[in-house]
Amino acid sequence: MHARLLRHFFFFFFLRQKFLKMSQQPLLQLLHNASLGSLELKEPLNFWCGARVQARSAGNAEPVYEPATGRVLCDLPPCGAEEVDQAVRSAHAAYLKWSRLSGMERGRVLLEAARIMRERLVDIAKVEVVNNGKTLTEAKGNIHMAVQGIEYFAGIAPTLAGQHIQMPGGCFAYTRREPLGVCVGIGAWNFPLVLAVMKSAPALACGNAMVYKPSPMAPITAVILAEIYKEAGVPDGLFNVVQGGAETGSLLCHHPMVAKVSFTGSVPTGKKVMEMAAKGVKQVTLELGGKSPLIIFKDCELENAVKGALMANFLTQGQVCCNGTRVYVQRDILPQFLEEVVKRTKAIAVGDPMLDGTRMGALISRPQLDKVLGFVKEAQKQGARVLCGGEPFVPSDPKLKGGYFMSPCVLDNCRDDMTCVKEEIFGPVMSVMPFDTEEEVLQRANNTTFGLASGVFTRDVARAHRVAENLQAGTCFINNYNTNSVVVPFGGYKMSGIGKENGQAVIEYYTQLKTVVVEMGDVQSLF
Ligand SMILES: NC(=O)c1ccc[n+]([C@@H]2O[C@H](COP(=O)([O-])OP(=O)(O)OC[C@H]3O[C@@H](n4cnc5c(N)ncnc54)[C@H](O)[C@@H]3O)[C@@H](O)[C@H]2O)c1
Repeated sequence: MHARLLRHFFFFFFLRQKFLKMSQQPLLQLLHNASLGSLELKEPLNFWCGARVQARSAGNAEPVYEPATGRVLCDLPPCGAEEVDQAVRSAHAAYLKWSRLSGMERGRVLLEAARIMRERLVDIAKVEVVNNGKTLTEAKGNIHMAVQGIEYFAGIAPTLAGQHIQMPGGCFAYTRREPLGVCVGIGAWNFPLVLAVMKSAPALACGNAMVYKPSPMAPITAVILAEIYKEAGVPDGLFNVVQGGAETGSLLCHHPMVAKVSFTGSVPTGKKVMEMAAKGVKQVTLELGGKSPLIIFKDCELENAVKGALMANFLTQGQVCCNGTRVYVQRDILPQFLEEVVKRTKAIAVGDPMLDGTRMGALISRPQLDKVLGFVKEAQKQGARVLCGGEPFVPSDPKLKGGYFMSPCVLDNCRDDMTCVKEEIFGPVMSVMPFDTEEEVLQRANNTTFGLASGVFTRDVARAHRVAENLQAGTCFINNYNTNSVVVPFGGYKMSGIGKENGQAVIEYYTQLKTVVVEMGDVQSLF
């Protein structure tokens, strides 16, 4: 009897251990070799206190789609007040430990996270393709950028320092660059992992903790990032992921233990986030939408300008915030420009995003596809001419028949007052307009409430810098477009946002300066 009980005990002990191992297995291993049409997501996508956590209520779960097939990947229940509170408290507890480490120690852990991510780059990229619909070629580039981002901020961490300031009478002051505490990151769906990294890596490097809410449309890779940070050695709770939409986001913005909100998304949501943060006098960074101008002068190197216009419009199916979607071409070269741009746009291989040769995958969702096609129809009604594309696209592979594909579109005959020129389309639609003079085009380019990015193609060096100076936008690309990098600051002017991400500038947005004033003599009191 005794021996049998013992055998049972060992059997159940063995099963339990096996189960524990399975549930601690990184999500990425379960997703290994993710491919279209087969990925099943059973693991919870929330992460706090150093572990994945199932949301309490599955009642109001929303489906998450695979854009290239239209298949449901999983149903995602949103986190409620109690769960948000747990995640924020877990972040706060970790912050108390992490903020005491030196920059060198924090940097070492982040470097390890970058190493792990680099090792799994292709697997993570495949998951991004499944969840976002962008091509594997682009996704690999995105994950590479994320790795670089972590490495860059790992390097910045040990350099954080205050200042020594001499004062009269031998007195002096010094400043300490201190973390803010628990920061919230809220992201959009177009660059799911990159956005999570561009918020969390500088936040963590500066000694903060973060609770991150990805877009409910692309929720998977943020939790992979959480597991990588944990594996690299960050304290449990330092980086947390809560899933959900507007309601979960608003709970985060209102939480009294949150010191800062860094938001990436549309202008209307950004305004709401700013309002909510204002109630708690919390700092905000807002990375919002755009309708950026790309100005092509007749003295440009035309082939580069054409390539630049394509890069400015068609990456990630045109769903890029800083895209140069208002393309102003000097009248003399308009015919040649259009001929070349249309030829190359027609040659873009649309279809299976996992294939090496594909250059355009699927849009994020059915409503987004319908919205973009609607913009093309509206443009035609208002007098624009479709030179190519702008139609739904059905790939020949039966697996992809339910995917959200469209052919990339070039619109001619556009005017500044058309909807397609004024509003952010967020799809593969380029609007082309002629101009005559530098003065005129600058006035037209700046006549918008957005101010995220801009671009200019010219061989005239003085003109290039003059135009860059006069464009009201946070970034100006000269003789190229969308050449963003983790080492240069990025952020919008006007309604495109507040604050900067990337580059050294971001340190200002994840730290606060404390001044310490030191008396070396006696107190001279007036009383
Ligand atoms: N400037 C940048 O760096 C940048 C980068 C990527 C995308 N974008 C912009 O993002 C937009 C597309 O993304 P989207 O459709 O996900 O934007 P969105 O504004 O609809 O949503 C962004 C995020 O905010 C959350 N959210 C929605 N309502 C909220 C609320 N009331 N309170 C708190 N959070 C809330 C969403 O769940 C999502 O996580 C475009 O306008 C694009 O230009 C900007």
